[in-house]
Amino acid sequence: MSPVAIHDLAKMSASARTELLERTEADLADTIKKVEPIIAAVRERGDIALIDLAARFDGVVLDRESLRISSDQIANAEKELDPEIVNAIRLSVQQVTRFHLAQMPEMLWLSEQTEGALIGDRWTSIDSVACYVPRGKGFFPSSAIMTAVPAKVAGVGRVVIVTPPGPDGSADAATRFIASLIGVDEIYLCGGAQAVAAVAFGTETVPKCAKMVGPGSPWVSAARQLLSNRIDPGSPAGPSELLVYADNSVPAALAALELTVESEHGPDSSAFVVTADRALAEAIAAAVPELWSTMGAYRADFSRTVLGGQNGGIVLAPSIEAAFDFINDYAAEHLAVLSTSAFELLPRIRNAGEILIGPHSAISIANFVLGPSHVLPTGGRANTASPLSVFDFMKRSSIAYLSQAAYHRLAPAARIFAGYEGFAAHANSVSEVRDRILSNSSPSTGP
Ligand SMILES: NC(=O)c1ccc[n+]([C@@H]2O[C@H](COP(=O)([O-])OP(=O)(O)OC[C@H]3O[C@@H](n4cnc5c(N)ncnc54)[C@H](O)[C@@H]3O)[C@@H](O)[C@H]2O)c1
Ligand SMILES: N[C@H](CO)Cc1c[nH]c[nH+]1
Ligand SMILES: [Zn+2]
Repeated sequence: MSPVAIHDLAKMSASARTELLERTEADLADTIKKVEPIIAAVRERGDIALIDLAARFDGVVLDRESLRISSDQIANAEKELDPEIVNAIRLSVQQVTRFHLAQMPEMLWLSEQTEGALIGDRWTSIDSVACYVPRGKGFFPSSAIMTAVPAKVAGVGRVVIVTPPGPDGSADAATRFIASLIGVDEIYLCGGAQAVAAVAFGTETVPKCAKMVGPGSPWVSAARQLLSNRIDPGSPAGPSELLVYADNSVPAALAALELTVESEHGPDSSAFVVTADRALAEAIAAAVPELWSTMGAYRADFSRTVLGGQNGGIVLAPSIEAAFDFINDYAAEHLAVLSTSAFELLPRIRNAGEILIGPHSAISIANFVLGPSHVLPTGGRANTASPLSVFDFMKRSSIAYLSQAAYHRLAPAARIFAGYEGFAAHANSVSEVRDRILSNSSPSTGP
């Protein structure tokens, strides 16, 4: 038997199919219990708790001063890096900036939808945001780009990075270099639930922020859930997950290659190929073990766990329709469509954070350098949520200006509504009382 699981939908009960759609992050109840004391400690003891928790969970001795990365460590980070990663970072920052600049909405629009009434929207950026850059099972400088660049493009006044300290008691050099490149001068060394609590309450060193964005482990997700009344917790982005749709117009080896990509993050990730072709399913399963042998034991073990179990492998569908029903019910973070007719298949897809079409649209290019943020909704939330974008860092206000004539045309209906709902002050404000006040004052100005 192949060590890659083949889940045959035709032989599966409805409840087994539902279980296959479940993610590891679905139930955070236990983690929530464990993070409660962490949150309380940070709230009560601030920096001292962050220092204690860094020693306990990250094995690193920090002091108050080293909780914030020095400006020298940010400014000089490039010197610690090989030129090839420096160039890759520069390319990524350029692409991600360009994409998010193109995504920016018109900051103000007004239209005269009824004579004399100008109505529209105005966008303004949020004041402050904390970008969480994970560092547990690997480190993720790319996540610094994918969060802080759209924040900067959207015009957020204060963009800070929070990240667990590495074994050397610092943030990795690439994250520090990225900060210098995009103009972020605050990096704080705290991770997990304690980082969420730090930016939700503020400590002596870490500033309280209006919002937190970025991917993270269950510790981070649980704390965000618990503190959602203290800080806007942003869209949750938990363990990476991937669906690959494949048909026999592409080589099985290509589907196998892409399947392994997100399966290597950790045992809690999810990665499936969905296909309606049994021979292809078996060929893909057979091609994976050779790829494991190229990955190194640490990552290959994660991939084996994911692809051999309930959170990964091949989903064999009885028809193309059933394959896309599964894909839409799953609502994956990343979806790769490997088919020479990928564009024709696009209308069948409703739910996915990211849809990568055709054999050259590699998941890794999208993860690192393409332009859209790799921070995407996980846990099936792609059925209602969208990728992280400039819109996560801005909010809209409705704007309206009424001429005197437009006021008089609309006031009677407003007065009737107010009366029906029983709001006397609302009714007064659009009655002759207003006319009297205005007739005794100088005329208002306006466009
Ligand atoms: N969806 C996305 O856009 C996206 C992007 C990149 C990464 N990811 C995912 O983000 C996750 C990152 O997780 P990670 O673990 O690598 O890094 P992390 O930084 O989120 O978690 C590490 C931190 O967790 C805390 N921690 C560890 N053990 C603990 C314990 N026993 N009790 C309390 N706290 C503890 C520590 O503070 C540690 O610093 C992965 O699942 C990865 O797949 C998602
Ligand atoms: N796949 C992650 C988002 O789900 C992004 C990433 C960064 N590094 C490796 N992968
Ligand atoms: Zn990844």
